Formats: sequence, structure tokens, C-alpha cells
Amino acid sequence: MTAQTLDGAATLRTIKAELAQRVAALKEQGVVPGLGTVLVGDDPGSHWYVGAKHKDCAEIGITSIRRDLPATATQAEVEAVIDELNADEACTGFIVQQPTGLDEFALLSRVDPDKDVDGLHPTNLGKLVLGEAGPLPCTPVGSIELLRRHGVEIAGAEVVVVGRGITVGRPLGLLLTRRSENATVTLCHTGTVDLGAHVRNADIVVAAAGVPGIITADMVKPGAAVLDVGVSRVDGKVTGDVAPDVWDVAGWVSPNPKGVGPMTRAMLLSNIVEIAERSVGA
Ligand SMILES: Nc1nc(=O)c2c([nH]1)NC[C@@H]1CN(c3ccc(C(=O)N[C@@H](CCC(=O)O)C(=O)O)cc3)C=[N+]21
Repeated sequence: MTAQTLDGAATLRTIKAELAQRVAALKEQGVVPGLGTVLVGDDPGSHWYVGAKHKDCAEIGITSIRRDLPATATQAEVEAVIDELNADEACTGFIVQQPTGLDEFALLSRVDPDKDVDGLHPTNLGKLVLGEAGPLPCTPVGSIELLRRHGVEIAGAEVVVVGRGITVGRPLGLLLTRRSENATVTLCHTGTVDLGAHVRNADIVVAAAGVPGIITADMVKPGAAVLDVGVSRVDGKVTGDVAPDVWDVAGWVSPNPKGVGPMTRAMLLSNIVEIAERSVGA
């Protein structure tokens, strides 16, 4: 048996086609959405992600505002760029690409929460906890959307999330336990004593620990859906948290690359379009 693919790359293409229509409708009303990015330093991975985001925007009619700063940029210099984008009417929303090597909580907190297309501002994470509407974090929502668009049932499912990071694991637990999702979630992490015992119960496994190969075939319930969110670089190649033999046991697996990564970009685009639509009362 080999698992079916949760194809993030193909789903990104579908979502882009849907969003392109909504962007065209906004243009008829005189609104052109714009994405800003703030990038500090010259990490090759970060440059690739930011470049990919601007390419995605160009394809669907969203304008790009790109601010690249040298690795030597100070906290005050990055904050000045954030202030500039907060005030820029052409900028619907923007991201501060992480990591910056600076005080990230201070940077994130300085972004106008209404322009926080990453959904990571403390106000927006607070809204998520409180169940209020607001921009949602892209990778967790992208993970849910990937399952939904492949017909994997979430309501009633036992979900094991492996990883408690702020960008994926922690918010994903909050999202999946909302009434609209109705999953039962166990949040595991590197301090979990018997990871396999938890994962074996799961109908859906989300591997977001950033530990290559931490999820092995012997831990996976036959037929389960397994999302590989981890991104590590081993010998220059992207390597996920899911061991290759999991494909022999699982019902569904998201590959890595071409799984959750492209879905993160899709949800960023979707967050921008939603903010722009709200501005015209659409
Ligand atoms: N403020 C902030 N927001 C982010 O959303 C953010 C961030 N900081 N810092 C870094 C991570 C990483 N991230 C990815 C986005 C797309 C892919 C992606 O599309 N990857 C491709 C190719 C990967 C490759 O080959 O290098 C794929 O999975 O198929 C991966 C990773 C967004 N991040």
C-alpha cells in the first residue's frame, strides 16, 4: 500500500486561480492589494521564500513592496521600515520574514494588527485564543485547508500535533479544536515521554517538530493522514519530519517539499485578499 499525496503545489495553483478572480473584482472597484515584505540579512532560504511570495503575488495581480535590509541592520532601522509600511496606503499587509536575529517580539508587536498577514501579532494570536475574527497564521490554516481540499475528515478526528512552536503547533491546536473544526487534539513535543504511543492513536498526524525523520512507520496507524511540516536542511536538501517508509502505512501524506510549504504561501495570499475585500466592504 502506498499513501495518496496531499498535493500542496497543485492546491496552491487552484487557490491562486480562485484568488486571481477576487483580485480582478477588487480592481474593478479601484482597489489593488499590495504585499510588503521586510527581509533582514542574506540567508538563502529566507531569500527564496520572500522571492516566491512576490512571484505568487505578481501572478494573481497583487502589487509587491519589497524592503531588503543588510544583516547589519539595527532594531531601530527595521522598526523604521515597519512604521513606513504601517503608514503606506498601497501596502494592504506585510510580513517581517523570520528569523531576523533581532528582538522579534518587539518587531511583530510594532506591525499594525490589521496589516498582519502572517497572523502572528500578539493581538491576532489573542483573538485566536478568544475566538474573535482576525488574520490567522498561514501555516496552520494552510495545513487544515490541504486536508479539507483532499476530503480528509477533520470533525471527530483524533489529531496529534508534534511541535509547540508559535508559527505552527501551538496555533494549530487552537484552530483544530474550534467548533467549526471539532477535532480532538493532543499536542506533543520534544518533552513527550512516549511519542509513538500518542501518534499511534492519531487519525491525523501533523509533524512540525523540525526533527528530520522523527515520525516513523511503526508509529503511524494504517490509513492515517500525515502532514510533514518540518523544514530542516540535510546536505543542502529540504528534509521533513516524516521518514520515507511512512508512505507504506499511511492513507495520505503531504510531501516535503510540495506539501504544506506552498499552502503557507496560499494562505498568505488569501489573508491579503481578505483584508483588501474588507476595505471595500465586500
Ligand atoms: N514572518 C514569516 N512568515 C513566514 O511565512 C515564514 C517566515 N517568516 N520565515 C520562514 C518560514 C518558512 N516559510 C516557507 C514558505 C514557503 C515554503 C515553500 O513553498 N517551500 C517549497 C520549496 C522548498 C525548497 O525547495 O526550498 C515547498 O515546500 O515545496 C517553505 C517555507 C515561510 N516562513
